Amino acid sequence: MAFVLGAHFSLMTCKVAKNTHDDAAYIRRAVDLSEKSAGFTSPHPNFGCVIATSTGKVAGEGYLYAQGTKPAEVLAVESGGERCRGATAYLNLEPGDCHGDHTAVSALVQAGITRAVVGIRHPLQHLRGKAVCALRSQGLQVDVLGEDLQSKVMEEARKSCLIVNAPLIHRACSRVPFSVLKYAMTLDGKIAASSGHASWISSKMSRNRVFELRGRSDAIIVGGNTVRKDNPRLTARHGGGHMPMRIVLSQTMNLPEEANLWDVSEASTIVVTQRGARRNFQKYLASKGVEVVELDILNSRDVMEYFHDRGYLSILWECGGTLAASAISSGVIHKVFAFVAPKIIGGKNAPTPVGELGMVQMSQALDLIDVCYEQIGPDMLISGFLQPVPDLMPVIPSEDETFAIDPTVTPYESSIISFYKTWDPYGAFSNFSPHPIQMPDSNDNYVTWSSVEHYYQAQKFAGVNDPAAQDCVEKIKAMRSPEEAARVGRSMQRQHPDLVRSDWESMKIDVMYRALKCKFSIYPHLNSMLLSTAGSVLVEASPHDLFWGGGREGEGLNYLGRLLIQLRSEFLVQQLIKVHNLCYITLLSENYLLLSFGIISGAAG
Ligand SMILES: NC(=O)C1=CN([C@@H]2O[C@H](COP(=O)(O)OP(=O)(O)OC[C@H]3O[C@@H](n4cnc5c(N)ncnc54)[C@H](OP(=O)(O)O)[C@@H]3O)[C@@H](O)[C@H]2O)C=CC1
Ligand SMILES: Nc1c(N[C@@H]2O[C@H](COP(=O)(O)O)[C@@H](O)[C@H]2O)[nH]c(=O)[nH]c1=O
Repeated sequence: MAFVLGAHFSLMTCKVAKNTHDDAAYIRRAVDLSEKSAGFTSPHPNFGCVIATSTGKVAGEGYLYAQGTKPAEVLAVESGGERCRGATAYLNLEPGDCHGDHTAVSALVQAGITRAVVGIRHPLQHLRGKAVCALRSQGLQVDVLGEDLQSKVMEEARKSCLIVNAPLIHRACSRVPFSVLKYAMTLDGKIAASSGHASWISSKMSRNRVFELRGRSDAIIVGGNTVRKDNPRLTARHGGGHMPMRIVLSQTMNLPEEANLWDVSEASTIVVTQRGARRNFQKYLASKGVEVVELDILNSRDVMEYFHDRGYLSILWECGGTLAASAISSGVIHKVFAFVAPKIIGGKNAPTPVGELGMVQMSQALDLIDVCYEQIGPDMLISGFLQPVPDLMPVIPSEDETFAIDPTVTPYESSIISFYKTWDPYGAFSNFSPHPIQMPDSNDNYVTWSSVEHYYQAQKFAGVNDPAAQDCVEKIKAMRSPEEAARVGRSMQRQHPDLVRSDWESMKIDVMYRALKCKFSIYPHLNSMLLSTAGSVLVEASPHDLFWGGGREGEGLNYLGRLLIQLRSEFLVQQLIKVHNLCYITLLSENYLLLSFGIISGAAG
């Protein structure tokens, strides 16, 4: 008997140990998958999903390609089909809910998944714990790494989940984008010769890697002096795909009249400066299509908070040592990429990667964490974190926990509801949300568009009697994500204004209205979500789109928010007709609110 028990025990131990390794391996596979769109699309939460059968075979997998495309979990169950029944789903990140109806959770449940292993809980407060809870309530066994599964190997797998979504986690915890400082230096620690000449220190192979890093970033930042000395382009020459914003920080605005960065045909540029600096030069830049932003005082933290509010997740700093020192001192740099070239340039006054930090003892030096060394051609790339990726477990309470801590907080307490990125609360109101719509074409045949954004962008060129305009429509329609549809639509409009329909300016509000009406009519849960906001003003919190968005300080026209409010009123009237006693009061208060904000009279018709 003792022998039998012993055998049973050792078998069990083996099984647990094997599963632990499998679980960790599949989570790592989900992590690798989740990164696959890096460089093609703008940074977004990285989701990967791997479905494995009980015999350890991969049944299906998927990853989120871009904001507003099919969730990783949906793609994985689609590819797995019947093999998903009784299988385990491995998710590097707890699912979000850009659809507003728990699409990812439903997909896993309907596919017959019986167990889910989750790398980390979602870092954003309004999503944290929601999907884990929903899956458990549907009877799935859900194991969260670090909570339900604890071992060294699990800890390593969990760490890879934290790292792959470091930008999102930093954004959630510190309300600044994830910032990487990158520089190329000689073996004697110089980033330029004493003359300021710096092209090139690192090899072509290293510089190609930089293009890739740029493609994974929302924006590249340099200081005014780098513009004056290098006249950089700061583009991601990686063969198409996402092009980051170029940002110049300049206190003096003492910038050249001619510079590569003022050519905005390939990529956009923002110059951030101090209030009042060289206003005439600001106007000059604006006339070239460069956006100028004035802040009260130009310090790195304020700049990062500003770009956080613009929805940025990830920023690459390619500045010189003066600005780098200021950014490190402000605590906004999270990671460093140093390309070290086997060259010596010398020069007592040649610039170095990081200027004055005020440290006097070597014991004060900042130690990098999780350092990696990689040889790239003749150069060495040394990378590491200056600040660890915050461990979410004790830091961010879930939405429910917040209410428990502070019962006065409710999601509906404010009379203004803002929305912008699809992963934020009310993200399903965004035109980038993953909701296909059906709209009639010129022959009244219904055509499916992947998102409101696809439809809106394509309508700029619809009905124009030129095959090139028709090509634009088809190209936009075929785009894989709303972001790419917007990118193509905007660049075509900029480059070929002759292909844009002549009545576009007067028709665009109507086009948007019809698209939104379709979206909020055909998805009942979106309709309910919209109606649930009755009494609140809806604002698209886009700080730079001053027509559709509300602007940073409320200076935008907020036409997207207005149209949604208008639609909400129309839906409420329809409801009123059905059950008029119930809704009469709601409608009255709604109209009172709209009137008091001047929205009824100002709304587009
Ligand atoms: N090898 C490499 O990887 C790189 C090398 N370089 C080299 O470095 C040299 C330039 O270095 P450096 O002058 O340090 O670089 P930067 O121009 O990148 O940074 C300094 C400038 O940033 C602006 N700035 C805005 N806000 C601040 C702030 N809060 N604190 C400090 N500066 C701020 C100022 O512009 P303003 O004066 O307009 O107000 C300031 O002159 C050049 O020779 C260039 O070739 C540069 C980048 C990378
Ligand atoms: N000199 C140097 C770098 N310098 C950085 O690259 C910028 C120029 O970019 P671009 O004009 O787009 O090619 C320059 O202003 C500075 O920020 N980078 C590197 O990887 N290696 C190098 O040796």
